Formats: sequence, structure tokens, C-alpha cells
Amino acid sequence: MNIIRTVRSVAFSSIPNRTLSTTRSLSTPSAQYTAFEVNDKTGIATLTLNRPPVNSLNLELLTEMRNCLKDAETNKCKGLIITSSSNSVFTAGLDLLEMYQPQDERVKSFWTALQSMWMELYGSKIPTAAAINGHAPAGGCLIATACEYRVMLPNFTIGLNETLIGIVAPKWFVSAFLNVVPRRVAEQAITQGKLFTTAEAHHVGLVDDVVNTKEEAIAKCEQFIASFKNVNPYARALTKQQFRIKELQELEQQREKDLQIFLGLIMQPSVQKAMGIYLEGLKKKSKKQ
Ligand SMILES: CCCCC/C=C\CCCC/C=C/C(=O)SCCNC(=O)CCNC(=O)[C@H](O)C(C)(C)COP(=O)(O)OP(=O)(O)OC[C@H]1O[C@@H](n2cnc3c(N)ncnc32)[C@H](O)[C@@H]1OP(=O)(O)O
Repeated sequence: MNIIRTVRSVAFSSIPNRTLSTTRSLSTPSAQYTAFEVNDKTGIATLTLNRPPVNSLNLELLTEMRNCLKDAETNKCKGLIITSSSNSVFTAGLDLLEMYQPQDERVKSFWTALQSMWMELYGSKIPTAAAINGHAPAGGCLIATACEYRVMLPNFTIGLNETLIGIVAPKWFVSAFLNVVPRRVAEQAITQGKLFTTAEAHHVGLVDDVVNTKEEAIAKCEQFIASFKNVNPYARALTKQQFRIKELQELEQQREKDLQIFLGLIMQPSVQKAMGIYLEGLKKKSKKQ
């Protein structure tokens, strides 16, 4: 696949309208796992996750995502859509190999990068939308729920399945989930580690719409972003902030504590053992296919 990347520091307002090519695909040598395009006509940025086979979120991918999110905002894009280059996986969530038998410094950087990416996405001033064109377990669901709008393709799964792996979804994972589904549904689902099918997710409000193709999903996201066209962006951003500031401040103030809790939990021998068994199961399943 031809990877498309962005150059930072090009203001969207300075991008001329073109008639033939309507997307701006700029490249930076450091981007490895993401493609970032800005549509010249609509001003909407699309961030495509591209780390085969399953877009598992490692340190580098999380860092790239955060950079793209910052670029979209700095360049005054009209909105941001997150999607995947895979036909079957939006993202498999956090890269379990970052947490299984980890190296001390790397695992700290990994968790810190996740916190930063999430704060950037959840607190983004511009409208954000997820075109969920594949499975979105755990960290995949975290990214989707950090966005303001979600549309999903049929016959995939989404949810916070951490308890099934023997790990725990941190409070900020849960708070974003609680923004979109009722508390009772959230508590039951997250304690069970439930992965909702697309139809179930739509039924409980975890996703807003269901469409059949990625193109339709992108179009739905564009419609959502366009729905703000008559709204003052500054007023919109401040209003959004009022809804989200509490979770953002909480994590900002407790970043170090959150990191220490994470390290304490994943370094427990029983948690390492459970993760090892889970990874082994994934590998066996993958070999059978
Ligand atoms: C109270 C305080 C709490 C403090 C915090 C404490 C703890 C930390 C919590 C951290 C929160 C964790 C969040 C996460 O996101 S954990 C990751 C959860 N993800 C999953 O459970 C998904 C696992 N994957 C799958 O179910 C499937 O891969 C799939 C996404 C449905 C796609 O299926 P398919 O297309 O059939 O692909 P394969 O299963 O065959 O996989 C291909 C290869 O990719 C490897 N793989 C898959 N997922 C991951 C992953 N998340 N990380 C690393 N590697 C992964 C899989 O093993 C295959 O590898 P192989 O080709 O080498 O065999």
C-alpha cells in the first residue's frame, strides 16, 4: 500500500483549492504506521491506521497518531476522521507485546504515549469521527469512544474486553465509554469483557450509525463534521471542552500515578501469566487460519 503522510507546519488555510486532486497527501520521513490526508475542498483530515496485520497500538503508532492529531488542529482542519487501512480490523487495541515481559523504559514511554494520544484526541478542539471498518476491541474502542461520532461496518466487534485478558480498563477508558452508553450497560459490559457485535453496539448507542462500506462510513463522518458548518468553531470548542474537561484534568493531574498503577498491575506475575496465555491463544488461532 502506498503510505500517505503529512508534513507538519503547513496551515490548512494556506492550501489552495484544486479541481483535479482533492486530497493533499504530504510526506514526512518519520511516519511509518499512519497515512494522513487533508481534503483540500472540505478541509477534513483523515488519519488512517496502517500497521498490519491488526493495527495493534505500539509506542511508535501512538506517537504518530498524536502528531497527526496535533497537526490537524494546528492546521485548522475542519474535522478529523480516524479509520484503518485493513478490511477487517480497525485496531486490535494496545499491542500486547508492549506489555508482555516489557522493558522498563520502553513500557513507561508506551503508556505515557497512550495517555498523550488520548488526551489529544479526547480534548481535540475540532470535530472528530471514527469510521470503524473492522474489529475495535479494547484500545480500539477507546479511540472510537474518544471521538464525537462513530459509524461502523456490519459483523465486526467493539468493546472493552480487558477483564477477559486478566487486565483492567483504567478509569479514563471507562469514562469515555460512559459518555456514549448508559451506566448500567457499561458496568455490565466492561466487567464481563463484552465485545458487542456491530448490531448490538448500535442498539446500545455505542455506535451512532451502521453502513455497509468504508466509503459510506467516511461519507457519514464527513456529514457529521459538516453539520457544524454554521457553528462558530471557537464557541463549539469551548462547549465541547465543558463536557470533557473533567476527565482531561483528572488524567493530566494523575499521569504519574496512573503510570505507576499501570506498571504495578501489569508487572504482577499472575497478570503476566494471563497475558502470555492470551497471546499464545491468539497465535494458535492465527496459525490455524
Ligand atoms: C485500575 C487500574 C488499571 C490500571 C491499568 C492496568 C492495566 C492495563 C490495561 C491496559 C488496557 C488494555 C487495552 C488493550 O487494548 S489490550 C489489547 C486487547 N486486544 C484484544 O484483545 C484483541 C486481540 N486480537 C484479536 O482478537 C484479533 O487479532 C482480531 C483483532 C479480532 C483480528 O483477528 P484476525 O484478523 O483473525 O487476526 P489474528 O488474530 O490472526 O492476529 C494476527 C496477528 O496479530 C497478533 N495480534 C492480534 N492482536 C494483537 C494485539 N492486541 N497485540 C499484539 N499482537 C496482536 C496475533 O497474535 C497474530 O500474530 P501472529 O501472526 O504472530 O500469530
